[in-house]
Amino acid sequence: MPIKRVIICNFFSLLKSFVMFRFFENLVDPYTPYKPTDTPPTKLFAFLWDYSQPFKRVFIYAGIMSVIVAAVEIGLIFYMGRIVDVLNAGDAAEVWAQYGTEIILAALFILLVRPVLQVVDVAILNQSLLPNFGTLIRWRAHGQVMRQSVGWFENDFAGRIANRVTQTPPAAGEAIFQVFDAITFAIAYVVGAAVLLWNADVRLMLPMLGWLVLYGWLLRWTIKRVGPASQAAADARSKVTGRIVDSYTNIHSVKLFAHHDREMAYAKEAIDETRETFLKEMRIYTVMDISLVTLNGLLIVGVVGWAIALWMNAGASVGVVAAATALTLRLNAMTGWIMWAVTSFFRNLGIVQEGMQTITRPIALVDAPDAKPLELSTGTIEIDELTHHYGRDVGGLDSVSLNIRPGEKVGIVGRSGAGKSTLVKLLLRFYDAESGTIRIDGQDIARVTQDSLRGAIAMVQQDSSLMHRSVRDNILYGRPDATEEEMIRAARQAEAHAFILDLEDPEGRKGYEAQVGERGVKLSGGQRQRVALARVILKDAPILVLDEATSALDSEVEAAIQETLYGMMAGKTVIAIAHRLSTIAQLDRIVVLDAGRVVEDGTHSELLAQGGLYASFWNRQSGGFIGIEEAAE
Ligand SMILES: Nc1ncnc2c1ncn2[C@@H]1O[C@H](COP(=O)(O)OP(=O)(O)OP(=O)(O)O)[C@@H](O)[C@H]1O
Repeated sequence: MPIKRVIICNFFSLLKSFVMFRFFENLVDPYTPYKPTDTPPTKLFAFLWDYSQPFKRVFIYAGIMSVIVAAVEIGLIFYMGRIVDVLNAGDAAEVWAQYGTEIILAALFILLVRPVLQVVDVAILNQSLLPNFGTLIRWRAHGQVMRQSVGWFENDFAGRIANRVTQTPPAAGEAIFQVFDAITFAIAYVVGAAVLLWNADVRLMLPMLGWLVLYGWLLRWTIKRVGPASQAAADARSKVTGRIVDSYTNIHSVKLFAHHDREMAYAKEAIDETRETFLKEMRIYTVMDISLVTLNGLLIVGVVGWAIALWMNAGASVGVVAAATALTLRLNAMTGWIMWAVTSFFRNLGIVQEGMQTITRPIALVDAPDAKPLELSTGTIEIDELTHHYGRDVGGLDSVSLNIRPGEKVGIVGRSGAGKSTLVKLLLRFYDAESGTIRIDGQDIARVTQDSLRGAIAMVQQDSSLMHRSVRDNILYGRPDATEEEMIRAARQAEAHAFILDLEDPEGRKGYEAQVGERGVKLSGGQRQRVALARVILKDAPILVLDEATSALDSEVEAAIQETLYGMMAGKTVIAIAHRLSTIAQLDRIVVLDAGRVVEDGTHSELLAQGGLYASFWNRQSGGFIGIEEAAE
């Protein structure tokens, strides 16, 4: 095979195997291990610098390549001027004899070296920097947000949080890209052009300097406005996503109350705010464009006119005029691009700043610095003077003290809003209590690691929401390393196995592979509850919390599940919240909460004998529920 064909074949096989791409793409690992911080930098450049650490080496390569490519471009223009002068100097044969080799070398440089330099420059920017920088920020920002507490999420729209986490990374990537692609190049280009003009004829510098001052002024005017305008537009976009996602996730309520128009109006308000902020932003670009065209007109007429005037007075060669003309025309074309690059840099920084409002929030609920894993022995729970009002004066819990012995099964009863769920959420440390302590086996839960605490507690909630994944994934969420048999046994115990086998989703996945829809909406309330129960059975944690666990079940299934639940309770410390008193009457002890305080504490028969709140609940029950009028009192 001729050598040329071998080279071509090799080149294509190289491309085919993407070796070159892989080389540049792997220059940085966006998933480089790092130590998450509880207090991320809140200043823009400190934030970017923090996230840029793995990229320092690539930044240096990108900076160097950018300068080299700019220098080559300027050199080319300069060389075109020189060629005009050389061609003017004598007849063709003479010129070729004297400059032939130089011209061939220049041609080879343009054909071979320049493309290689460009490829390296572009590959660093396109393959190493842009995708990896965005990925690193997306990965770390999501990790940071996921560390926030339940309470933090409750205070914002999920859509807005998600929008900020997804909108910030590409903006940060674009901003860094602009620094190297355009801004470094532009600075090198303008400086190089000035030096060239200086060398050609120092007087040519004058119009260019005048133009530079005006251009700098226009740039400053634009930059000052673009950042805040873009931040406001990004904020408005996040608001739109927040509102729209809120409507979508609550689509049942929207339809039920026939509030289509109201929801549309709610969204329109935010959408229109986006339009207004966008319009303001675009006005800046329009003014900038008009000013730039005017300025560039001045530049062309100034430099070329000046060069012609010098040539007329024999102060400059034709080559100088040609080089000056080429340079200004190129500058004319480039300035729009530079202006666009610089403004898009600041525009992207505005978006990053908006996203930082979410990404850089300090993590309020953290493991104590010396936190150790919870060591469970017996499962004793001691609650001491626990007070939590969610930062208000009322609601939540007020000085609750409660001791739960190892293996004791305690029912918690109370009117709606009495503080039952708050007690459980504090036990799980979803919030830090405003005052008071909870100890498990003598260890303050605020001083053990959160993962070990939550690993020791299994909870079935009133309305368990599932992940939009397969039934299998949902059950295994309780214990990902469980075997197939263990998973099926748990599903059987939760009376779920039979209906799971009948499931099929629209994509044709059946049984345990069927997807359950967002939050599990494709299952009935009772089915969802049984899958959630299977998940908890699999988790098999030493402390069991049941928050209205069987309220979504029909009485037949409930009776069957109740057996399972009693079986699960064996050897565990149990806290069971229930409005349906029949489900907890047989527990060891019943605690009655009222307006955030413990008002009664004893066995079912003791409390009935006391004739207090519990007795009145029990007496008013029809079918085992606390009377509605009682709850409303
Ligand atoms: N995230 C929250 N932020 C602010 N206040 C809250 C929050 N969660 C609950 N509350 C308030 O704390 C009080 C107790 O609520 P909690 O959910 O503990 O009651 P509950 O006894 O579980 O009620 P239910 O039986 O209706 O579930 C209520 O007044 C409620 O408004």
